Amino acid sequence: MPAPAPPSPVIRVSHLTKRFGAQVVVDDLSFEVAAGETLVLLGPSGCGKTTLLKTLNRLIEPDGGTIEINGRDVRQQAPEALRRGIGYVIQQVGLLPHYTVAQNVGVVPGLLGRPAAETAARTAALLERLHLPAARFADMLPAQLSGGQQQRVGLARALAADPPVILLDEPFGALDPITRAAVRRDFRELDELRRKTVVLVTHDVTEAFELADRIMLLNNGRIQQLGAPRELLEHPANDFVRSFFQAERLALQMRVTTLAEVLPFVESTGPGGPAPAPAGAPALPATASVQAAVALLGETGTGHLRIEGAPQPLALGQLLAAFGRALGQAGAGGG
Ligand SMILES: Nc1ncnc2c1ncn2[C@@H]1O[C@H](COP(=O)(O)OP(=O)(O)OP(=O)(O)O)[C@@H](O)[C@H]1O
Repeated sequence: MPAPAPPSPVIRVSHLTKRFGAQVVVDDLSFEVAAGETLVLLGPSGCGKTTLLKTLNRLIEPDGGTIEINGRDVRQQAPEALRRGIGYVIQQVGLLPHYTVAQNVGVVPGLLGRPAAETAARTAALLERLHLPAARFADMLPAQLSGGQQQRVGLARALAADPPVILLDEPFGALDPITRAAVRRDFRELDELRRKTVVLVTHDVTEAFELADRIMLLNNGRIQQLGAPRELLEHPANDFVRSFFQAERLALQMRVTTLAEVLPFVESTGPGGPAPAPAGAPALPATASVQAAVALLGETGTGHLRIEGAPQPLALGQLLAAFGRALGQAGAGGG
């Protein structure tokens, strides 16, 4: 769901520069993040993603440039006070080992002086939403949890004080692929996050396409392109952008292409017409992606899919052939 034209930005970065010794790690970056937007910082290892993220909450002080959050220069605020107002999630989770799950989640609201009963209720609600029922998990210690459970507690902790801005540094990076997909789905479905301004670091292209309103692709501390995932894929600004997505181009194209776009390219199957679809074929709206349709067909194993508003059900082969024709028509975009 790409963000509409932004109102006033929540984060405004101007000519930001950071050096480590002679190495310019963040090189004169300027950009804005709108309220409610999810910006994903993407790029190869060492390109400066984490350094850039950490300048936003002053875990790293830049050498030049300015950062404003909600119109205020971050340097005008004490780092500790600033950080209490910004949720932060890291790959290593960093839960306090001797605190229970509930105590970990309640740390920032406690520091902010929120009433204990309010914090307890919010903690329980957040844990519930992240599939960690408080009755079972609230009193456990981090060491008693799996990696995926710890990562969910990390998310709950970052959200506990309801900060308007959340920074996430490879939040799913340490998880195995199945847990990673599950935590990412919970993350995506968390209503709370939809209202928040999120900056997320990843080097996983699929993750970026799944979560981003806009992607900032970095290399050597410089912005290579900043835009909606589809823009980067179909209208790459330079060779670096083009080659960065090359290996996964087809899978990414399936993610950004809707069923509505491929429907005009569907051909009926031969003289007998389409094979009858089995009763109970799953349905998707035409706004769903080709990727979602293929995944649903894989999950349900029915072989056919109903697209809401379309005259007839579609078999997987028909869908893929139509997708191929749609791509061909579009000139395979930037390819
Ligand atoms: N404290 C530091 N002192 C010196 N150099 C550093 C420091 N922190 C980071 N760097 C260097 O800055 C560059 C960018 O690092 P950064 O962690 O921002 O990259 P990244 O894009 O997040 O990488 P990754 O995806 O591997 O985490 C790297 O070359 C790194 O070695």
